[in-house]
This record gives sequence, C-alpha cells and structure tokens, in this order.
Amino acid sequence: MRFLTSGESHGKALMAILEGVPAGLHITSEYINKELRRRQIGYGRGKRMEIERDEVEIISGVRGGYTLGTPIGIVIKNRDWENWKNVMDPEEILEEKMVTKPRSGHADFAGAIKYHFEDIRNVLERASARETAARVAVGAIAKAFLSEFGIEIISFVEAIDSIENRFDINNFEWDVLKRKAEKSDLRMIDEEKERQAKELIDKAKEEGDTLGGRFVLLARGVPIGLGSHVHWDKRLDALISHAIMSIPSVKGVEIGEALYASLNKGSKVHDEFYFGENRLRKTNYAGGIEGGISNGEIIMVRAFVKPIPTLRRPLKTFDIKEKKITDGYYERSDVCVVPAAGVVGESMLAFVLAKEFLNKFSGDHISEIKESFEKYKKYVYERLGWKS
Ligand SMILES: Cc1cc2nc3c(=O)[nH]c(=O)nc-3n(C[C@H](O)[C@H](O)[C@H](O)COP(=O)(O)O)c2cc1C
Ligand SMILES: C=C(O[C@@H]1CC(C(=O)O)=C[C@@H](OP(=O)(O)O)[C@H]1O)C(=O)O
Repeated sequence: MRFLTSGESHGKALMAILEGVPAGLHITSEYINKELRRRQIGYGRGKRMEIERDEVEIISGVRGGYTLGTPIGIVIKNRDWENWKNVMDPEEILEEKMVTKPRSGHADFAGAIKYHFEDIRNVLERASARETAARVAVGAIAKAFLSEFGIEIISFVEAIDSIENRFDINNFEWDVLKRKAEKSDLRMIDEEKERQAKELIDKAKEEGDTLGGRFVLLARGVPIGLGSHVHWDKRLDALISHAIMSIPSVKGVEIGEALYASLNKGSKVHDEFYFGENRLRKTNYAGGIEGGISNGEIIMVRAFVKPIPTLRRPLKTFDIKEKKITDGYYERSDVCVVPAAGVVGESMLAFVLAKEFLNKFSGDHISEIKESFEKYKKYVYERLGWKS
C-alpha cells in the first residue's frame, strides 16, 4: 500500500492516490468527510478554517460503495482558491504577491535557497499543512480497512504548553477516553486541564504568539507480528516514527513510555509476563512494540508538536530580496494546532498499520485477507494456550 498527495494550499484542490487497498472494502464519501471534519474543528485554529469546509470527491477505485482493488483517487477542493486564483493560476500569475521575508520555523528560508526561488510563496504553498487534509482522507480509508479486523485508533491531546499531565498507559479505560476526547474541541480528557489550556491559547492569541503541545495515539486490536526485527526499515516503531514525524510541526515522537524508561531501571520498565485472560502483561511501558514487532498490546505513540511558526507579532527576519534583517510579516495564522495534528496522527498511524497488516496478511479481496487473518489468530491462541 502506498499513497501520494498533490496540491498547493491556495491552489484549486488537494488530491491523493492510494494504491494497494484490496477489493471489497466498504467506503463512502460521507464517512471520509466525518474524519475531515474532525481535523478541522480544533480550539486555536485561525480564519482559514472558517473558509474551508473539507469534503472529498471520490474519483476512482470505488464502485457502488466498494473498493475495486484499483488505485483510489480523491479530490478535496480548496474554497480559498476563489480568493487566490489570480496569484495561484497554474498558467499565468495575474497578481503579484511576492513573499521575500522567511518565517523562522517554516520551510520558507531553506526551501527558497534550495529551489532557487525569489518568491517564497513557491515553497510555503506546498509546505503548508493544508496538505494534511488529503492525508486524513487516505487515513480514513486505512481506518475502515483496519476496522474490518477489529483494529481501532484513537487520539487525544495530552497537554498544551506544559511538561505536566502525562497520561498513564497502565491505567485507563478506552471507551471513556475516546468519548471524552471526541466531545471536546481541544480533544483533551480532563475538563479542568482543558479549561486552563484554553486560557493559555486565548492569552497567546492576544499576545500575537503561538503554542505547541503533545498528543497521544493509541491503537488496539493490533495482532502480534506486524513489523519485523530483521531489517532497520522493517521495524514497526521506526515506520511509525517516520510517519508521525512527517506531520508538519511534529518535532518528537515517543513510542510507549520511552522517557520514563530512559530514567528508570530495567526491572521497573520492562513489562513482566503473567498468565492472564487473553493477556500476558500487566503493564505496557513498551507501548505495544518490542524488537520492531507488535506484541499484541495497545500501541502507544506520543508526539511533540512545536508552536506554529507564523506569529502575529513576528520575529525579525532576513529579507532575501533586500538582503537585510528586517521586521517579519503576518497575514493570518493558526495559534495552536495540537488537536488537528492528533487527527492527522491517527491517519498516519492507520496507514502504517494497514500497510504492515497487508504485508503479513496479503490478498486481493477482503475475504481472502480475513481467511488468512483468522487462521493466524487460531494459531496464536493455540501457541499461547488461550481460550478462543
Ligand atoms: C493542522 C496544521 C495547521 C498548521 N497551521 C499553521 C499555520 O496556520 N501557520 C503556520 O505558520 N504553520 C502552521 N502549521 C505548521 C507548519 O505547517 C509547519 O511548522 C511548517 O510546515 C514547517 O515544518 P516543521 O514544523 O515540521 O519543521 C500547521 C501544522 C498543522 C499540522
Ligand atoms: C489550511 C490549513 O492549514 C493551514 C496550514 C498553514 C501552514 O503554514 O502550515 C497555514 C494556514 O493557512 P493560511 O496561510 O491559508 O491561513 C493554515 O490554515 C488546513 O489545515 O486545512
């Protein structure tokens, strides 16, 4: 399974092609649109989200609501295109809106030098996280695939602008957590902490500043055996880290309780075996992956999101045309995108897990894959002496 996206932030549309989805998977645009909506609603977003109302058009690969096993093509229109078509027309630039002042923290500076551009817009349009809308559409399809096999992914915001408030992987209820995250526009699970975080976001906005934070991804139902120890590029933790790190503004990825593990003795952090009912561990500090292979426990990923680069009170910049240090520029911007980044994170994790699942249980039609999965499940239960 693989996908590509294309599209500029203020261009006509975003596109994605997802290849390798087996035939027979039920997909509707209504279902994908719900996921797109989840990415858009999030406390701390700016004016652009008031313009966009992301909806997918399925172009290919699906017929009568079921996948054909052919590449799936999707398009999401940019409503803002109407306001930018003179600037962004692919054939002719009808209105100059040259950007020559790079924002620290964005791709502006390095991109303009690398690609020999005088206009930074040629870089920022594609570096923009607008592209993540297409990833969420792809991720929705990956999630639909995983759910056929009882695999579910959720996310929540752990903290905004704070090292406090670390979630305890060994003590939580899945359904409660999911319900709380879904009902909140900051996707936090503790009402009081969320109230405080919103105050921080409001204050940052007032001050013309921005904020980062952390989100957590959890995947349950992942069978033992996705990924592999045999090569560096097959290790599941490495594949997941790559995918999550590729989300604009994510600067750190932690699998399981990596920080805690680095600070404690082995006897405190390794998940000792015991014989339970369909479970062999009491704890899950490893976050569901050992030796690059899923071990049947919940997969846990924590991502560290930096503050948004575009500041209403901009930092000093280096004007690449004038070749001098000067005041930065500001048009508009989000203030905090941790909730949205979490939803993108779900999509990226879903894609990696679906891909690895298909590597292990391949087949051209969902029914073939189900057969192979059921056979493997039976084998695992027998090996472990569990009741089915
Ligand atoms: C959903 C989402 C929305 C974003 N919105 C903005 C924004 O409004 N302004 C901005 O400067 N950066 C925004 N970013 C972050 C930049 O895209 C990102 O910092 C930039 O591409 C540089 O990449 P890097 O932070 O990974 O180095 C957003 C990121 C995400 C995930
Ligand atoms: C459009 C989206 O995010 C955008 C990501 C982004 C950036 O620089 O990354 C900059 C902003 O766009 P604009 O410059 O048009 O205000 C965000 O709104 C989106 O998430 O759909």
